[in-house]
Amino acid sequence: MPNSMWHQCLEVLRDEFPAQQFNTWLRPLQSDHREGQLMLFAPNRFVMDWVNEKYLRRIEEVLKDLNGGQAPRVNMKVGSAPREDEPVKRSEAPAPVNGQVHEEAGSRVTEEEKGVAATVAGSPSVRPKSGNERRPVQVEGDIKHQSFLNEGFTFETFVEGKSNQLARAASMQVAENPGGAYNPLFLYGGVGLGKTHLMHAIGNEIVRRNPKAKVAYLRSERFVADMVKALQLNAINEFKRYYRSVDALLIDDIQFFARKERSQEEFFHTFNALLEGGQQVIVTCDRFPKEIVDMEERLKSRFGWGLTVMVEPPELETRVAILMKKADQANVKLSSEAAFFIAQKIRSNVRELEGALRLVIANAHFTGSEITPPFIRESLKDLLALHEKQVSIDNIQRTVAEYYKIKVADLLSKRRTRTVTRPRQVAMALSKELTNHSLPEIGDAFGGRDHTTVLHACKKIVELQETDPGIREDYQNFMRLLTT
Ligand SMILES: Nc1ncnc2c1ncn2[C@@H]1O[C@H](COP(=O)(O)OP(=O)(O)OP(=O)(O)O)[C@@H](O)[C@H]1O
Repeated sequence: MPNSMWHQCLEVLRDEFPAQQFNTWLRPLQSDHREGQLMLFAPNRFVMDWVNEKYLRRIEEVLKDLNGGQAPRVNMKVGSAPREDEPVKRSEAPAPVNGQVHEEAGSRVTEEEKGVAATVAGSPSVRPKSGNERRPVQVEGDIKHQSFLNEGFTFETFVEGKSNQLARAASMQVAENPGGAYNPLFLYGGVGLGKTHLMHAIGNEIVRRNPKAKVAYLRSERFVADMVKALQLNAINEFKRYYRSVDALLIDDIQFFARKERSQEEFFHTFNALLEGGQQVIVTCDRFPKEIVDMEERLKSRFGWGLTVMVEPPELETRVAILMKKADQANVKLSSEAAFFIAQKIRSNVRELEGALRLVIANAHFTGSEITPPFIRESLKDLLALHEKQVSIDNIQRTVAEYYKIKVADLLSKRRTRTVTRPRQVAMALSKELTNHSLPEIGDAFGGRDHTTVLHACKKIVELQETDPGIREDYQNFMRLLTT
């Protein structure tokens, strides 16, 4: 049974389980096939036990089907599959321990990294050297001990729903046991869905439990900017020492590391040093690790060593609960009818939902009115008109995914199964027809695809509308849903 059978098995399982479950438990498994036995490697004990308990029977059934009815022997262990085909690279040597200098050959600061250093606002976090004297890196602003953790972002203020249940549970466990089983914790999902909130909640909880804990939170651009400055000022050792001395390192929006080679290199070593030291690493990103473009493979695979959890867009009930909570925090009485009304209108993400509520509350204060659906409609008139008028690629992707009962992430992924490719082509064709975006822009918005793929999709959908009444009906439905 070749290793490719495991990949076929994964394809089958991917269609059977919700994306979040699949990405959390099954996708990180690596396989190795020897002498009629399939060895599955899990990134940690927790994942191994969970898979053993919940999925192993199904895995064996699928493999049996794929293997002509013959049941294979499947074993599991913690670790990663041996890679016979590739010699160990120098850059994959064990990481240095805390504070030690480990310069890597060939890791240059790119022009983009310099650009980030120049544009990240705020106080300089590395002080210049005076004469020959070496100054320590002055950690000011957001990388100072706990300083930039938003105290309002806690577990108490985070509303739990189906869409974020797993992410919240995993975050809570990390907060209770930093550096323990889930290291690193990789939280991913679309914009404004609560990843940063959860990350801060973990940091706040770690500090609440242990006030001496050193927690560093920063957006990835800040890491890049600090590193470039440290390099320019010959203070890279202090930079390394600082980041390797924290109890928990929280890096937000890691996708901004793309194309910043030197930063990736530096982060990779920091990351390894922290994991080895039993210190916690938490990372957020707008997509699944494997789907980050222009990011080193070894870094992406490291991200998968701990626990990878998706935060999904909240469903209606959760949106209502969030609105009620936010209104409560603002000491405003919001009827459930009013909350439902807003939640039905604003579906994009929690940040927009909050913005709409703020607007309604401000208007109510200003006019002394009660918050009723007609009042909300009037207050949000401009916002809703904009929403209705603007057909964005984002909106098309959400509508198409919802219609075909798949995830937006599937549309953006590299999956090629029919259940995903056809909706993806439909969504691409709609994007061409209903927005002003160019083919390359549309390709980009669908997980970095080439413009020829978009062109092919558009042609295919025109063709299918002639020959397939089902597709024709779907397409007409979408046009109605998106434009009226
Ligand atoms: N489940 C939730 N309960 C309460 N508030 C939430 C929830 N989810 C998101 N929010 C709020 O929505 C806003 C946006 O969330 P956040 O900044 O964490 O999003 P994000 O996923 O990190 O987005 P981005 O990728 O743009 O950084 C915040 O004010 C946050 O408090």
